[in-house]
Amino acid sequence: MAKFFRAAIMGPPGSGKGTISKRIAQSFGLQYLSSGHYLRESIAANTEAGLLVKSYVERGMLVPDHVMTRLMLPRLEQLSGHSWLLDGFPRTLSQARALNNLCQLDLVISLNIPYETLRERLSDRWIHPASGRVYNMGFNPPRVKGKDDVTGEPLIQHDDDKPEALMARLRHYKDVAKPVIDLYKSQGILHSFSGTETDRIWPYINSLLNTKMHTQPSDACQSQTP
Ligand SMILES: Nc1nc2c(ncn2[C@@H]2O[C@H](COP(=O)(O)OP(=O)(O)O)[C@@H](O)[C@H]2O)c(=O)[nH]1
Ligand SMILES: Nc1ncnc2c1ncn2[C@@H]1O[C@H](COP(=O)(O)OP(=O)(O)O)[C@@H](O)[C@H]1O
Repeated sequence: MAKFFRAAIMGPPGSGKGTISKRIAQSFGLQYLSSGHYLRESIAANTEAGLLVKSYVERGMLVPDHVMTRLMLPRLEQLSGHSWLLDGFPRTLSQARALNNLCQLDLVISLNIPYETLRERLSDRWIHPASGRVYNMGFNPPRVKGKDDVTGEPLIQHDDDKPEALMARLRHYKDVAKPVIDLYKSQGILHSFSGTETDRIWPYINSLLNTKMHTQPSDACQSQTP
């Protein structure tokens, strides 16, 4: 039977989950699923569900667990025959349990980044909304200020990266992530990385994945739907 590898990346807003996930997906060929991306897609669709999601995201609050699991789990079921990397899900213990019922993760990466670093990065984060491409005016600036490298379209800042929402998001992250991190620690699959620079953390993550992906792949996830 073919073997697959399933990983998740956790960390507060601005810790570099998206940046590192992109490198992992490129280097190791995993399918990349970002909860933030799917939420923004749902907001942009302007449906009733999207408006509900927007009301939470705008206030820097977590979207309710049942909304998140309904958004993410069907996508994972469709990928049961693939290796994948989850960014931003699960964020709560309830989400982690729902995921566990579908699929056992092989590896969880947790990023510990000092608060001041997060604040500086997010105040400088600019996004191309249509593609989700992320820039930072110091770390990876666009070629032309304020414009996306590929399309030339204008870049924007997320409302939830603005200082009012940011403080609430960081405070909330710590409380909610602790039991999830403890769960994965108890399963022996948690790997934590600390630092202020993605480029210094990346070689360690790269070498961890090189080892794990070649020694610990698992069978396909079980679909829960009949
Ligand atoms: N200055 C600096 N910025 C970084 C570094 N790593 C990521 N960033 C930027 O910090 C912001 C947050 O990173 P992102 O990957 O979006 O974090 P996420 O919220 O955890 O997904 C983005 O603008 C990145 O381009 C780094 O090592 N140094
Ligand atoms: N798993 C999740 N559970 C609840 N809310 C979520 C989840 N993932 C994302 N969100 C919501 O979407 C917002 C943006 O998430 P994301 O793009 O992952 O950014 P960041 O890592 O910078 O917080 C979060 O602040 C939160 O409101």
